[in-house]
Amino acid sequence: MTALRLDALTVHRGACPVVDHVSLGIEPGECVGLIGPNGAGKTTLLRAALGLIPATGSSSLATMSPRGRAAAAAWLPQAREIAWPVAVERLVTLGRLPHLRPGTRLRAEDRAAIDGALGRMGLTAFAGRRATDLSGGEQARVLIARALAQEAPLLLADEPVAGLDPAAQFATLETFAALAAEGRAVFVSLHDLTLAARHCSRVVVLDAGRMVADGPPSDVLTPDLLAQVFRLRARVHRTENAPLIETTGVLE
Ligand SMILES: Nc1ncnc2c1ncn2[C@@H]1O[C@H](COP(=O)(O)OP(=O)(O)OP(=O)(O)O)[C@@H](O)[C@H]1O
Repeated sequence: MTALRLDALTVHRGACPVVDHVSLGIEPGECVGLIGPNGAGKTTLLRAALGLIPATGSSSLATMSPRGRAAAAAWLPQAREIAWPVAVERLVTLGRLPHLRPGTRLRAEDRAAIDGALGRMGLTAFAGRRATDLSGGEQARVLIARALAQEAPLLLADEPVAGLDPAAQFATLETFAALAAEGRAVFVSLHDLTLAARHCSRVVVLDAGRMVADGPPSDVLTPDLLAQVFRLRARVHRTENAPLIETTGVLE
């Protein structure tokens, strides 16, 4: 079953559309990168896809009840400050809420999901620490772990690797690609084009609210597109893993 279907999804801010008739489908097994310059509409698209802001057109998630949507999709927003001084493990446990009835205890499968998420994000040793005592990057990893613990068929993540060190960025995207390989679907906005090329099976490019490209990174990330959309002068090197982008300048 398709994990996400958008048809002519459009969001207006004032007179202008900031997301303009975006149509796409994301299938289980896909890790789809959402890329585009600042202000292109990536966050707005993800929020409209979830039904968090008014939009025209349609999104398969937006019409669901909050409980149904929580079972269908995990959402990792851009803001990642943790306000509650609770233990890391307790915060990650909140990801299991869509699976639990009020007042019930954690089951073995909940425990396994929490431990798995902590392990995947390299947080096992942090489980008992107060989340607010962690560094910004560590807190970001805790929130990713909470989303992973939800074990939803679809993960929507808005710039999840911002503020992470290079190894944590790579490991996080590796985890997302592994989730896709396990049969889940991932839709992740990213600014790092090389990470997107390396870990995403497909990239969707937004420019001024419009979807201007959608396909495998090696097809989409061409010098022409990088110039037109990102104003980058760049060479694209073909490597055995993924296209490698060498930026040589910024266009006027
Ligand atoms: N509440 C709002 N009111 C008016 N304009 C808004 C509002 N929210 C977003 N916008 C505008 O919509 C456009 C798209 O914003 P959005 O945050 O979706 O872009 P983005 O691609 O996620 O950008 P970035 O890479 O900088 O995070 C921007 O021009 C932004 O100024």
